[in-house]
Amino acid sequence: MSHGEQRIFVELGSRRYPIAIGAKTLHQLGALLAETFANTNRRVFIISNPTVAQHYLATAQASIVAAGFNHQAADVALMDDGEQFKSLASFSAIVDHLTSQQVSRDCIIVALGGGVVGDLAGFVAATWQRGVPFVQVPTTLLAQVDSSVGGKTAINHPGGKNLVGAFHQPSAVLIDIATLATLPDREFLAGLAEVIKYGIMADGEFFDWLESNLDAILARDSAALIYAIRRSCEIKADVVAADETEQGVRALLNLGHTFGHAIESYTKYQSWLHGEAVAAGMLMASRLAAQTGHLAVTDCQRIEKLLQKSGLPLTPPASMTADDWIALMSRDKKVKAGKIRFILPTAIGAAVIVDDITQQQLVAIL
Ligand SMILES: NC(=O)c1ccc[n+]([C@@H]2O[C@H](COP(=O)([O-])OP(=O)(O)OC[C@H]3O[C@@H](n4cnc5c(N)ncnc54)[C@H](O)[C@@H]3O)[C@@H](O)[C@H]2O)c1
Ligand SMILES: O=C(O)C(=O)C[C@@H](O)[C@H](O)[C@H](O)COP(=O)(O)O
Ligand SMILES: [Zn+2]
Repeated sequence: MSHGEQRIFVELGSRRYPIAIGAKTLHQLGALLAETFANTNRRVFIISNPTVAQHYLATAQASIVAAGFNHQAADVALMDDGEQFKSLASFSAIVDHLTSQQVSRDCIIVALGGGVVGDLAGFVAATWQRGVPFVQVPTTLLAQVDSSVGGKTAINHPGGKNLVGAFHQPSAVLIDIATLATLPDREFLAGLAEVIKYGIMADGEFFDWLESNLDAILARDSAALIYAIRRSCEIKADVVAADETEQGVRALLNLGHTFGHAIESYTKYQSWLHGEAVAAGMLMASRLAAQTGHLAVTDCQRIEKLLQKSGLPLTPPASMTADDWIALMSRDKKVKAGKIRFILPTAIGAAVIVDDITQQQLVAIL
């Protein structure tokens, strides 16, 4: 473990894996791989995108080579940058690359980037030769607090978000908060939305802490960031360990996503960032909860205030009609027996899955 690095674990029995969190930890990537995979005589293949690669690829590669792994310049595939490229076409292009480079089943895939790279690279790892190990090196706040942990991998389909995917856990997650130095503010705020999600759905004290420390977080103070990332990862790790494949409690991590994914699909993944759509979706879910008596109005107001102070967009596209909403939300993966299921907060720090929202109640908040 490097100086100042903190570790938590996702407890999945024999598939237990570490989340290493620190500053300048990217230099330790090779060492973490060596520790994770006993045999360094393996080929390491990196999936990233040009935006991330220009800043961090060389450091990642140098560290992997220094640790003794087999890695050449051609063992890198860069996908196009953007949510619209979390697609079958990008997946196919990367598989073509793996084929042309004759990458065998004993390879290790490294996902270096934000949630888009991580979700797609994870899906490649889940399916390449029926599954190879992979390591997540998340470089956005959103990926560090959420997408790199828990093994949900996916690509989008024009018919809906993350419609094609697999559960495939990483073998390790390496978080380097120094990579956030180059992250644009808008992307940073999108990640903050998922941090706030954990406070609302699971930990009222963490929500209090976020209210009190919002300025430090927005100033990207290292200590505040490390704490926010660590607490987010702890909450997610606990939920994933309890319900890896979302048979029950894991659905609570979807707070704000029923509405949020509808916004993303409606806008064709082009104008709203995932975290922004989740922020607007969390406010809608909170209002629905308050209106249906699940949540105190004062708690709903606190949620709205924190989201607003963070500077996240909270008003969905005005052109979305109730029919648009219902059609898009009907494709949500939480739908059961034809019923849309919503995650509603019941207090600051608790949430439930609800499947008896009436059309009238829904239309009232849409
Ligand atoms: N698997 C999961 O559990 C899970 C959880 C949450 C979100 N997601 C998915 O994650 C995706 C969103 O991820 P995201 O918010 O990280 O978006 P992203 O991956 O598109 O990254 C945002 C932007 O930041 C750039 N970038 C990344 N790291 C950078 C850095 N250090 N410096 C400068 N630029 C950098 C990227 O190139 C991109 O332009 C969505 O597809 C969402 O569905 C998945
Ligand atoms: O890990 C989970 O479980 C989540 O729901 C985390 C979400 O933040 C994430 O956006 C996830 O990809 C959504 O999954 P989906 O099953 O609704 O597509
Ligand atoms: Zn999300």
